[in-house]
Amino acid sequence: MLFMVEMTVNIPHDMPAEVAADIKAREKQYSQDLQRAGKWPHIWRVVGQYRNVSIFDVQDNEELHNLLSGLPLFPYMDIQVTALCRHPSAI
Ligand SMILES: O=C(O)CC1=CCC(=O)O1
Repeated sequence: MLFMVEMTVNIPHDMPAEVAADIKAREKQYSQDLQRAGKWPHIWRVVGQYRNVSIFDVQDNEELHNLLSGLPLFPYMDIQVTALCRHPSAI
């Protein structure tokens, strides 16, 4: 199942820089592991915002929920999920 996931990151301004850097490094590793596994085939930065648009390819809603809730930045994100299916005009 394909999902479009929009993640907006809101790191608290009073978070120490080294704590934020550690979370971001773990987020990058987590994301790249899922990209290599084919679960997260697209991640795009939304220009001018601390926000991404991603495509996830997972078995079901539960797998997506588990992957998203495991993101190191999850406590600092607003996440919107949109289920996708193939467009009839797609070639
Ligand atoms: O920077 C972001 O958009 C948040 C994020 C998700 C995966 C990653 O590496 O960073």
